[in-house]
Amino acid sequence: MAYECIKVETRGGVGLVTLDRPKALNALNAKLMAELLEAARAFDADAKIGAIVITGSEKAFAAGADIKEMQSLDFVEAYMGDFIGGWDKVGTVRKPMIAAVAGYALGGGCELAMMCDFIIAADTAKFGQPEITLGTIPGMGGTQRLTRAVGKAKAMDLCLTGRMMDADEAERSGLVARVVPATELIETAIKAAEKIAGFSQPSVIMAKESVNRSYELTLAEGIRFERRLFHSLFATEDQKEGMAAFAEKRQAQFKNR
Ligand SMILES: CC(C)(O)CC(=O)SCCNC(=O)CCNC(=O)[C@H](O)C(C)(C)COP(=O)(O)OP(=O)(O)OC[C@H]1O[C@@H](n2cnc3c(N)ncnc32)[C@H](O)[C@@H]1OP(=O)(O)O
Repeated sequence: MAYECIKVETRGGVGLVTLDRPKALNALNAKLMAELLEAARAFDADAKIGAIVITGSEKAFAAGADIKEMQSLDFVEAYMGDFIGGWDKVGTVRKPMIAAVAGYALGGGCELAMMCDFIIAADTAKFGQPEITLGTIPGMGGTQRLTRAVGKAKAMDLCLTGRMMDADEAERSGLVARVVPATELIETAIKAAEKIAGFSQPSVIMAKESVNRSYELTLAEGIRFERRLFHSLFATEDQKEGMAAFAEKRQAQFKNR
């Protein structure tokens, strides 16, 4: 499949998508987001792929939605055309997605990174929701996901002042899982994705689903949901294999069954 705004490759059991609009610092537009969704869905449907990494360039993961393309929209066009309405479907991919972020992850770029299951950041990464400086607000989940990730105080600070935070502050705040030197970013993200891809896919997907449910359910409902999934995994061959391998002191050979 030929793409214009992204590059797609596989590394073993890992699907790697690189955003590729360098002249616009990977600013997000309808074409790029449609391509990204198509590539992510193709990996999701590919039994050989166990995890997905989304990355950008050294200078920018993505500097937000394309301001030049949206600046002339009026309300009726934005509302009736459901502008950016489908962009958060990236968050519906079932296999784990890691955002490997170097440079700017601003506006929609930060929101895209937050749609992934976790973020590994280069020490050069800068995160922010600068929409307020453009006379608007985040529209791809920034006020919601950022608040859940870093808490109200820091989310308000970032959304109301439009300031950026660096990788260390992002890690301290809970937005980022790990910070690594920029030269090690892709290798680290691929390694983490390979590790995930080596586990049993049903348990990986259930673990992701269960963590995500914690955003929507009460604690009691969430624990009940988790327990049902946990019980259901005893019906898989991979649970038998994983536990037998532990008892026999050998590496498990999962079949995703
Ligand atoms: C999704 C929603 C709903 O949440 C909305 C949004 O995402 S709104 C967008 C939020 N993002 C921003 O406001 C960031 C805008 N960009 C910048 O502030 C700066 O470009 C920078 C701080 C990221 C980098 O600055 P600098 O190193 O000085 O590079 P520039 O010369 O500014 O940029 C290079 C080149 O890229 C173009 N560019 C950058 N960001 C965008 C963008 N979001 N949309 C469109 N184009 C963008 C920039 O215009 C330059 O291009 P040329 O003018 O040289 O052709």
